[in-house]
Order: sequence, then C-alpha cells, then structure tokens
Amino acid sequence: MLTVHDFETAARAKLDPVFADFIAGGARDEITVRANETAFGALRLLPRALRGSAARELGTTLLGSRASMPILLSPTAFHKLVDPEGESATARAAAATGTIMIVSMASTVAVGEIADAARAAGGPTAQLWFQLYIQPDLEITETLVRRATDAGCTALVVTVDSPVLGANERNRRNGFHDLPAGLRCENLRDLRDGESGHVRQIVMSPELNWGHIDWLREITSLPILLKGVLHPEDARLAVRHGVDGLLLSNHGGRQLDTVPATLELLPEITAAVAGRIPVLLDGGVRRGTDVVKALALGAAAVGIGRPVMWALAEGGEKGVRRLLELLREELDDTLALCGASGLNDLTPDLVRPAWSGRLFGGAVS
Ligand SMILES: Cc1cc2nc3c(=O)[nH]c(=O)nc-3n(C[C@H](O)[C@H](O)[C@H](O)COP(=O)(O)O)c2cc1C
Ligand SMILES: O=C(O)C(=O)c1ccccc1
Repeated sequence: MLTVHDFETAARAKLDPVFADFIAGGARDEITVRANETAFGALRLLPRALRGSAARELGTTLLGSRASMPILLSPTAFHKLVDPEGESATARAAAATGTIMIVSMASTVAVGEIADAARAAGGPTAQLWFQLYIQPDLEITETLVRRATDAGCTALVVTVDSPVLGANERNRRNGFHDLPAGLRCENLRDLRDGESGHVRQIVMSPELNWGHIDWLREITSLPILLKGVLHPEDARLAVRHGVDGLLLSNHGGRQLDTVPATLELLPEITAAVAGRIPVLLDGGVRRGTDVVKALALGAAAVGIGRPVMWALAEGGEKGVRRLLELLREELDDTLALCGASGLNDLTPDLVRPAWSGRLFGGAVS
C-alpha cells in the first residue's frame, strides 16, 4: 500500500460490490464527486528554494484539540460494513497516530465504546469529535449530545447539507437501503422505548433553521462546527450565530449534485469568515499535495472520508494506521519540497492555476 489509490483498489477487490458502491458513490450523476478531486489537479504548486529547515512541524491545535497533523477523519457511517471491529478499529488507528476522528452519528459502535478504544490506543489525550444530524425531536438531539459529551468528545460537528438524504442511484440499483442483519446504529439505541438503533430512526429534517443552531449553542459548551455550509452568506451567518468553526464540505458529492468542488469555494469562504473562525475542508483529498494546496488557500486542516473506509476494508486497524502514516509522509515530503518548515509557511503565493494560453493575455493559445 503505497498510495491512497492502492487502498481503493484493494478494498474493491475485497468488498461486496454493493458496499463498495455505497462508499464510492455520490448523488445523481456524481458530477461533484469527480469535481472534488479534479479541482486539486487544476492547481499547481510553486515552491520556494533555499529556506533552510532541517525538520518540519506538522502538529496543530484545532478548536482546542491537539492533532499531530492537519488531517482529520471526516465522519463516515457504518464502519462495521467493512470490518468486524468497525469504528473501534478506526479509532485505535487514529489515536495511535494522534489524529482527530470525527465519529459519525450513524456509527455501528456506540460512541462511548469508540472512545474507550481510542483511549486504550492513544491515552487520555486521544481526540474524538462527534458528528450530529440535529433531530426535529430536540429531546432526542439532547440525548445524543449527552452521549457524545459523556464519551469525552471535544467538539460537535453539525451536518447541515442534508435536509433530505442525497439520492445515491447506485444504492437504488443495488437495492441497498438497510444495514445487514446484526448491525445497528448504536448511538440511536433506546432513545425512545424499544428503539433498537435502526438506521431509519435518523430523521433528515428539511425544517432545520438557524434557531436550531442557537438552541444547540445554549445546551452545550462544546465547540460547534457546521459541516456543509457552501454559500459565503451562510458562512457569515454562522459566525454571527456563534459557531466556532466550519468544515467546508459537499458531503463528498453525496448530497446536492453539481455543487462546486470544495477547493473551488475555499477562497470565498475564507474571505467571508475573515479569520474569525477556522475553516476546515473535506472532499477529494488523496495526496499530501492536496493537503498543502488546501492549507495554502487558508484551510486550517482537511478531512478524509472514503480513504478511511477503503483502508479499514483493506487492513482493519493496521490499514487505517498505514493510510494515516502514508499521508503524513506525503505531507512532510511536500512541505520540504515547497521549502516550508511548518504549516504557517503555506501561503497562497505557493499555489496557482494550471497553465493555460490565456495566462499570457491570450498571446499564446
Ligand atoms: C461511506 C460514507 C459515509 C458517510 N457518512 C457520513 C455521515 O454519517 N455523516 C456526515 O456528515 N458525512 C458523512 N459522509 C461524508 C464525509 O464526512 C465527507 O464529507 C466526505 O466523504 C469527504 O469526501 P471524500 O470521501 O472525497 O474524502 C460519508 C461519506 C462516505 C463516503
Ligand atoms: O452516506 C452518507 O453520506 C451519510 O451521510 C449517511 C448518513 C446516515 C446513515 C448512513 C449514511
């Protein structure tokens, strides 16, 4: 396993094609799925020379959580689909490498148990954040927040791009609508009498509005990030509503198809928040150079989604650990080649659009 791509190939070879499609797939024509990766390819890096630094510092602090590198595990549902230990294996790998894992509300291991696994591998400083779909039943939402808080999660990541569930036509063709027998969304057990953690308990609610964010702000002292804000006006509103950070995300192209690549939106979003809160980004990050491009354009960190599922499918805990080490090596190598000694050296002047004849005022075409 030398590249993220190798994990995808290996996972495809191992997995039930129905599950592989669930992971790889996106909404409708998957235009945005492809756009996320393509956008990174459309930028070039312009390195500095002779800046003399023997070692690079990759560590960073995000909303008070210490991370050994600016790469997080974005929340992905259903890890037990691809590995019998599920999110516990992922959490051990993340903790062992000092990486922040964002636990999906739709995890197949309960958040408390995931936290135990993380601490067993990474000690008391292992960092977990919790992803939340605010439920129209606020009492249920409050219980979920309490379960995450009791487990020691240090931030809440509220997904706001899912007023309805995205239409993944691969799942429809494959007839994949449910978890296989024996698997449950463990965080959803016993929220009401007799509820067994069925995935259909998750309500994607088109009624959600900024009032819900204000309410959440009142009931928790944890930092709140919004995941899935794409419009710069909404980024400004988020700041006004006391949100602590943004995870700029189009859900890996799984919600509204044909929205822009997240990288394309990054300059507008960072301009809108104007340094008042950190902006993280996910979608299409597959290489150390991708991480550097996002950070150079103002992201505080990036998240990876599908690569984690592929690595877990390929090699369980070890696979995820290898994936994270590989990305760390690529990031360190890219920093060195760019003449950067740390993340603060990554500035917009290191990035430019890929060449086109128009660069010379149309003189070359
Ligand atoms: C299999 C899978 C499950 C996901 N589950 C969730 C989820 O439960 N909650 C959520 O907010 N986002 C979810 N996402 C979206 C990811 O958090 C992330 O935004 C996206 O995967 C990033 O793009 P990438 O896969 O290109 O790295 C999921 C994505 C995938 C691929
Ligand atoms: O697949 C997804 O992208 C996702 O967000 C999700 C949410 C709830 C249950 C399963 C998947």
